Amino acid sequence: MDSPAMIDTLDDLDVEGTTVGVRVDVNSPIDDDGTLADDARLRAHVDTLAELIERGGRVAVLAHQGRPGGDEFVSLESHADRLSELLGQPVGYVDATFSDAAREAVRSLENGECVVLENTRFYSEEYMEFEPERAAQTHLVTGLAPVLDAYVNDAFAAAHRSQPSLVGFPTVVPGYAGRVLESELDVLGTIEETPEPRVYVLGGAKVPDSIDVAWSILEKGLADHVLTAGVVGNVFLIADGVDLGDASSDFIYDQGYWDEIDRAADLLDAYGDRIALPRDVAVSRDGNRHVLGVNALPPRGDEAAMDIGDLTLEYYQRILDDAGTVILNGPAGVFEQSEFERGTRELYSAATDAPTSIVGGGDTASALRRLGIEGFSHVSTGGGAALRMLTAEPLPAVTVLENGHRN
Ligand SMILES: Nc1ncnc2c1ncn2[C@@H]1O[C@H](COP(=O)(O)OP(=O)(O)OP(=O)(O)O)[C@@H](O)[C@H]1O
Ligand SMILES: O=C(O)[C@H](O)COP(=O)(O)O
Repeated sequence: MDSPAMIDTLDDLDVEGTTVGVRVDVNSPIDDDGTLADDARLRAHVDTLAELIERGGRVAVLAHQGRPGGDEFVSLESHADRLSELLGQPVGYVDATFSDAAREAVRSLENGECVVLENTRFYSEEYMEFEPERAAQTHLVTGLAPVLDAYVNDAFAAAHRSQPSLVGFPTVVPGYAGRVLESELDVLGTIEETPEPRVYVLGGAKVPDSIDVAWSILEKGLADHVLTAGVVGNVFLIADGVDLGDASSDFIYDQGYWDEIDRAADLLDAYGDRIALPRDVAVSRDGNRHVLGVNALPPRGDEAAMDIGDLTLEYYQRILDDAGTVILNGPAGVFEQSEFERGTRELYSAATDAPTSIVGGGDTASALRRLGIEGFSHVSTGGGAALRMLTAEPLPAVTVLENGHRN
């Protein structure tokens, strides 16, 4: 990957009086009432936003929240309220992203003022991936770019997505890295120098991303072991011929991940000796955690595999004990429910003993806080983005900043 030194940063931007579109990643867990459940990702961007405000910028914040159709696909109004508290000054909010109302809200900013625009993914083009030139022609970019003098990307956690708000704006407006992006690139750009053996722990629910990453790190010889957990582990178990029962299978099908089972099977064929699968799983039985070895599966009809069990933890712990570097993304189970937090708690705690331990992800960070786990060498704001970077592959939103805008 090219050196991050090739990217302009806030040090290169003359901020006073400049209208700056700042892309942040505040994609966060959401409560049942549709408001923010955790503000860690907002806190991460406070330095960048405060610096731009203090230096007299006129700041328009761009961000996505959730995925279309998902429970966490909500407005950014409560994010704006929380940002206002974190920044210690009023932060505006407008329920538009590139319309007249949005342009007007941005044009009326005074030096040192900040407004949050609406969830970029409320517009279908933003949930598609494009080449930068094509992304620059989307309604979002052509609508908003005329009122921006500069674009700052601080959204490291979304930098693996080639979506309009990430690659379109810096194609037509001078682009700069914010402080979060800058420091993540500094820390994560050196994966090939970290101590071996390297163990990757792939948990959580974003199965296609995890399988992409697994292919890449196994093919390139970056990973000595890949430990699977969470929904990712469940998909690998099914790919290995284990009958996880209807509830887990239906969940995977409903998420649109059924085809991933074949991809996981191909990976097992090619690199099975380096991929570790759960040896037992926890289900909910009579309201309690109940652990079943894979030989005792399938569970009863409505029981889904919600966590890894003790045999798996012992097995994974042995591998982690010898690791030089551990890289983790995605909880090992549904840690939001107390009976299923154990896998995440124990696996992640064990990883902190490695000489180098790197962890990332939105829900992962919230799990670490909830479970009180500390001691990692680096906690990244990015999950999928950190993993992609740790495959030593370019991130589209970074490449476009390196290439510079069209004159
Ligand atoms: N066995 C399981 N069944 C269902 N959901 C699970 C299971 N294990 C973990 N999860 C869920 O996975 C979700 C988090 O996965 P996700 O891949 O989004 O992690 P993340 O840390 O947010 O990464 P990223 O930042 O890349 O999104 C949690 O909400 C958790 O409940
Ligand atoms: O949480 C993340 O990993 C980023 O915000 C990207 O979200 P996405 O996986 O929905 O694109």
